[in-house]
Amino acid sequence: MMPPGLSSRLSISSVGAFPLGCKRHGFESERAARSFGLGGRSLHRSLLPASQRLSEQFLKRAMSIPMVVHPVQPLHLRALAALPGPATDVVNYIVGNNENVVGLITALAVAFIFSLIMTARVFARKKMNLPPTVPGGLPLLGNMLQLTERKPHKTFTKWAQQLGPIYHVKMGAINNVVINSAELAKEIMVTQFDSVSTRRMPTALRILTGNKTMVAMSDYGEEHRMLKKMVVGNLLGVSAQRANRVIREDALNTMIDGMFEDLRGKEGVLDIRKCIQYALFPFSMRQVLGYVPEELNVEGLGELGRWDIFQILVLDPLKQVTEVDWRNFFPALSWIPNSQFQKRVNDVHERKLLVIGALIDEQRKQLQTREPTRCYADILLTEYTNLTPLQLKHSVWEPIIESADTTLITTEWALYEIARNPIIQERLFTEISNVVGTNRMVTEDDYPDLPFLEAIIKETLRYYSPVTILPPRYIHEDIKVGGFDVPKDWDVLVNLYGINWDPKVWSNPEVWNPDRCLGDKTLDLGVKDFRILPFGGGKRMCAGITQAFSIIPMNIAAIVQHFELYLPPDENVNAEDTVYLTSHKLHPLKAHLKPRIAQRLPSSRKTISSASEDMSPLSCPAHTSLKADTQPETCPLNS
Ligand code: HEM
Repeated sequence: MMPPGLSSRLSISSVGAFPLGCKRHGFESERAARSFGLGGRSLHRSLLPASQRLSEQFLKRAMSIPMVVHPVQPLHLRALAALPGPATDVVNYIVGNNENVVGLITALAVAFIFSLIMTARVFARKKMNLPPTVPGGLPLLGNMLQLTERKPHKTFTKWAQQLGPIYHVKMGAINNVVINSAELAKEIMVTQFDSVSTRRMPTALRILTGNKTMVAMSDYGEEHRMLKKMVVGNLLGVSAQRANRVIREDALNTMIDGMFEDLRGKEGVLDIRKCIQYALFPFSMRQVLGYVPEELNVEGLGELGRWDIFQILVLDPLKQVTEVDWRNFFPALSWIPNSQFQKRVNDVHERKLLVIGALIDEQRKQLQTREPTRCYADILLTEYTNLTPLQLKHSVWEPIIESADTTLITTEWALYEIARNPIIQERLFTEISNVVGTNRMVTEDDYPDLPFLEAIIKETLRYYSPVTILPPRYIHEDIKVGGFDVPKDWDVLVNLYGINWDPKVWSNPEVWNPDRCLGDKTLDLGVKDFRILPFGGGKRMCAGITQAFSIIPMNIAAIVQHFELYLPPDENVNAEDTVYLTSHKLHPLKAHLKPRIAQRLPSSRKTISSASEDMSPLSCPAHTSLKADTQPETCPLNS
């Protein structure tokens, strides 16, 4: 929390608008101020003791700082105040906030007591059997400078090879225990869940999630259970997803038609990411709103088109969420403002709320003239009238952003591998042709009979896990993991990438090879078996698996059924990834497509009304290898 009044003082000082000799600081004029030896020019270098002599440049800055500095302030503090950014803020606060030294003494006393407590803790911890610490850390910064690669999941995996599957990493003042094995991940996410069920949230994520008002980022508790039950029961669970099957098929048809249109009957190179995105975003809008808004008038933002809405609801928040606030590594300094950073994140959050607010207003207007449908927004507005305005807005927004990202990433990487592995592509095409024939398009009903397709998706989720490290969980009581003591107040980072690439579990983990998953009946992606863990596990396991496993396989199968894919020469080496909140392919996939047939095959399902009649038995599509009645009870999709 920022101390009251601090922000205004800092904002004035930061624009340099506070003239020397201001009444606010007890001086009638600049001259009066100078007579106290505080005027910039009266501060002579020789006045400084030798130990405090500063460089010319530094001194110049010290003397030119605006008058937020108190008259009794010692010279070294004035000089310190010339430091950039946060250091200036700290000094200004301590000194500018107190008309005498009481504040300073209090601050020192607090610091002293704090250091006593820390020393006592260090002694107490010496008796604990703590996990090994990553060597090479620096005072204050800890291991932060060793993570400059900006792909912490990869660095963590390298460290696991030297230190074992569990170790301690310090980032600033934050202690983290990093988990890199399936066995230990299960201990954390299942056995010890009650002790690690909350999150310490970085500033950007806290603002953008409306202070954790969404299922994926909330702390485990009543609100989480209520929101999760609501979204699983009405949108993401197996039954709700059945009802939306026709929307998914429409999206698939649109995508394939669009590809034929772009190619105009010939072979050519297409931006596959765009092809998927153009179908996926409208799909996510339809399952939430029942329609795709082509234009929307938003007060303060004007007239927006479909792709402006996509930018504001999906792309901007995903990008903004990764911006780092240095204060997150030093919680004791969290009261110091970081106004520009906060403004940037707030702007993105506010714009998003404005757009969602306008969409909800539009939905309310429509409901005055028609009966409610089974789309999610109608259900929320008519059956969940107790939601707070923020809960309502974020309940509408959450499935939109979640549908548009991870599913796209997985489909894109799978198609990249298929395009660069012609033998695998041919095997997949043969499997699809044998099951589906040549007269109709593949459907979700075919999926249980396409084991090689399933193996390709599981291997892609292992190799290119869209979420590389689970959002941190906070340890609120001392726990034991893997035989080590892990103290409370640490964060736990479950490195999904490290688990999926564990060389003790997978031979040659750095090779993408779907055959390793083929026929392995126990691989259930985190329900009981944690060897491949793209969706997390335990009570916080992903709620969108059914949807992901309805969309990803069909996108891949339909594309391979209609087109032969191969990579243009420069694309072959383009496997670089990048980490935002999720890990994307850095360059959108551009693939050369050769149509196998002249136009899209007809879908086998004829009418919308028959949609629910020819459904496959209630089952979790992620677990087709297990029959519906033998699926584990813990499968979140059956609960
Ligand atoms: C390949 C696709 C996907 C992957 C790899 C994935 C991965 C994940 C992961 C790793 C978590 C965090 C689990 C934790 O914190 O322990 C998660 C949570 C969640 N995901 Fe997904 N996800 C995918 C698709 C989706 C889709 C399509 C939706 C919805 C439209 C969705 C909705 C959610 C929700 C609501 C949660 C929060 C669950 C909770 O906290 O209880 N996900 N997902």
